[in-house]
Amino acid sequence: MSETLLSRAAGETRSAIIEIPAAQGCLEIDDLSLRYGEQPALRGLSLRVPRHSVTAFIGPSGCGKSTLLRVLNRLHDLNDEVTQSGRVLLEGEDIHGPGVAVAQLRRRVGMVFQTPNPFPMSIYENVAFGLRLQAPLKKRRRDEIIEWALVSAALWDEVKDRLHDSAWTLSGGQQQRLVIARTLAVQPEVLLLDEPASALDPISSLKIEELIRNLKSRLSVILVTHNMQQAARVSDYTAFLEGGELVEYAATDDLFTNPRLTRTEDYITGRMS
Ligand SMILES: Nc1ncnc2c1ncn2[C@@H]1O[C@H](COP(=O)(O)OP(=O)(O)OP(=O)(O)O)[C@@H](O)[C@H]1O
Repeated sequence: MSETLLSRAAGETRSAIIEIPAAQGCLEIDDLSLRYGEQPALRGLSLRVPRHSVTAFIGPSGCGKSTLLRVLNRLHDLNDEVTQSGRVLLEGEDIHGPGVAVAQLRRRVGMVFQTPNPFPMSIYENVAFGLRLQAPLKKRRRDEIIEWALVSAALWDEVKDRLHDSAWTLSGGQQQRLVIARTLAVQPEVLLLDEPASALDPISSLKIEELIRNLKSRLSVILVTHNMQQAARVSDYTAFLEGGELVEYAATDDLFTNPRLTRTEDYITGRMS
């Protein structure tokens, strides 16, 4: 690091975090810390995620982005190595509260991973999967929801004539949109996307980005990405994490054009990877 950068870094505060008004927040993360065994992965994170927006989590490899997403979906519940403190509120309710069933939480907070993971069944049955776990629906109503989910995931036109083909006959990009349709079918309030386009070709990746932008009228999206251009193109707010801490959280335009902290600037300009 140059001397100029060092002196700027020494004089600046440790974090710069935008305050989202409580009424606009769907998720509130309050002083969240997490360790894997003795190894800290998240350190006292607090932020509010606004409703009907796309919020990107960015930061260097190992900074805790996926760990944070997994907390929001309670995917650490069965890992005995994990110790966690702090709170996460979904629409004001503690997601770890005694009255919250994990299955119900995962219906409200859906998650899509980096590698598409369609189930070994037809396209139709993949999207119907979550619906079949809920109260029984008349076939006509189920068909309507499946069409709606596939339209919302920008896949309907490509699959409407082959709904009963195996999901594995789809391309990687189509499979990822199918997984998004499967998640949308149960009408979540929040969609967590962990590098959803990183395994895809550029055209499929742009389709996913367009679909993310279109989804926010219906739900809140949190996107983990290593791709700065992608974060800048699709997100409304960006949170920059480093070493398990939230360093800077701002409207995306502000963070990318005028980062408040040197640590953020170094990361987004590629001086730190
Ligand atoms: N299941 C686990 N057991 C032990 N340590 C873990 C586990 N998962 C992640 N870690 C560690 O926790 C830290 C944060 O990892 P995490 O995967 O959340 O980072 P990330 O920012 O998502 O990284 P990447 O961008 O490379 O996916 C890392 O040091 C990682 O090695």
